[in-house]
Amino acid sequence: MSAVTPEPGDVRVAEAREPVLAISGITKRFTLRRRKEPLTVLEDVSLTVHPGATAAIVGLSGAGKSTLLNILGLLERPDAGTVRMYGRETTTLRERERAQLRGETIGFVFQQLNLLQRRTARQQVAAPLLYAGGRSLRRRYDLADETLRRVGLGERLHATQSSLSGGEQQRVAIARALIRDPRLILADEPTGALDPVTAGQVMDLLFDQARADGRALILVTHDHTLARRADAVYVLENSTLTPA
Ligand SMILES: Nc1ncnc2c1ncn2[C@@H]1O[C@H](COP(=O)(O)OP(=O)(O)OP(=O)(O)O)[C@@H](O)[C@H]1O
Repeated sequence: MSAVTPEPGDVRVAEAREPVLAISGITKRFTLRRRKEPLTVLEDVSLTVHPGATAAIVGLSGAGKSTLLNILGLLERPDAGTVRMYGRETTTLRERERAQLRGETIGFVFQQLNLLQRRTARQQVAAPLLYAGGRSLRRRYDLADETLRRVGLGERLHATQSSLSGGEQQRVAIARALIRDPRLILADEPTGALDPVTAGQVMDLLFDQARADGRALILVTHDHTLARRADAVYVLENSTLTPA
């Protein structure tokens, strides 16, 4: 147990010595209408990711990867087990505290990009800063522009969602995940829509971000070549997670 019990805003206090994320004994079941027995998607799953580390999770379609990522990202609660972020148990926190911790600590790149139709790239990427508070619109847009340049979209700041290619949309989603400078990046098939060269560049960016300053990246992918770039690779199969 950590000597310091940080408040949601104080995770940096424990950062130096605690794993960024440590889950233990995670079980998740879904009750399905047409089945008497619940569907067990995760059974006694454990995973620890230390500062500066990257981990990849591979598994067949339907194995439970997105469910696991949602639990790691404090979007879903497990039925059993603990999810510790910098030593702090999160499953028992109130929804509001979980949302605050999530916003301050985690950058998500979802499989469905969840971009807003009529917004420009700049507006999409600046959106998470609105919830963070304390910055003028001008400053939020400056940061958004800077982040879009990092993902190679400096020429597309004012393009709306529908005028961007699939790969460009994916890079907007990545810029949006990075803009709050998250200490943990959770990425679900982040390069699915990209050509190999752009995919390589985008992954360099995510890995560089993760390895800098004791941050971390957890990547879900079908792509074993991409997975091998991570420090550790895990396979999710038959509801359990094992090192590859
Ligand atoms: N909210 C839910 N209610 C009921 N069943 C669910 C729910 N979410 C996921 N499932 C089921 O849990 C299993 C795992 O789903 P999940 O999306 O986590 O798999 P996945 O490994 O991410 O798949 P893919 O690679 O195809 O995205 C599937 O059988 C899915 O139908």
